[in-house]
Amino acid sequence: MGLASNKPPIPLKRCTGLVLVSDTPKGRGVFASENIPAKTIIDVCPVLVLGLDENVKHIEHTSLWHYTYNWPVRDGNGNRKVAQAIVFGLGSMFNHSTHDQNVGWVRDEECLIVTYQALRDILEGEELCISYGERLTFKDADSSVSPSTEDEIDELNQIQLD
Ligand SMILES: C[S@@+](CC[C@H](N)C(=O)[O-])C[C@H]1O[C@@H](n2cnc3c(N)ncnc32)[C@H](O)[C@@H]1O
Repeated sequence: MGLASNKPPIPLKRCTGLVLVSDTPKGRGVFASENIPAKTIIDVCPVLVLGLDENVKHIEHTSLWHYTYNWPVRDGNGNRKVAQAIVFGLGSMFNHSTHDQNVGWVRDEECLIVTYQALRDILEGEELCISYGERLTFKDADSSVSPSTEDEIDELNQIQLD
């Protein structure tokens, strides 16, 4: 099959030994079904960058908003802005851990991909977790501190991955 593009192809990788587990305290999550050595590429995920308006007018009002990542873009005047992006593949399934992330992620703004890599050896049975950043807008299942009011819980049910 010929490659109908002048741009070099982007190698896609996903490591073996991953399972999706339902009904964890964080919802669905990605777990290791075998040991995964440090530095293993876990997944390479294509992204769809949303228009700045599109996000505010539409996506923020849907469940999809809980899955978007911040994505730096330039507006028509060349000013830096933060758009939102949908990350396909496992990028939308990794849960957050504040103290024990074992997967790091890097944006490639030109190729429109995010690459996930093991930060340390991950043992069979462990959940693969990334960092969403510091401004979590949902109740962290790992934390013992509970939000006090219903409004606070509503507010916390929204996340933005940084
Ligand atoms: C990108 S999705 C991750 C996959 C999600 N668990 C699912 O079932 O589709 C982000 C959502 O997962 C949940 N989540 C992720 N990390 C969490 C955590 N540390 N504590 C509680 N919920 C978490 C939150 O509901 C958050 O809005």
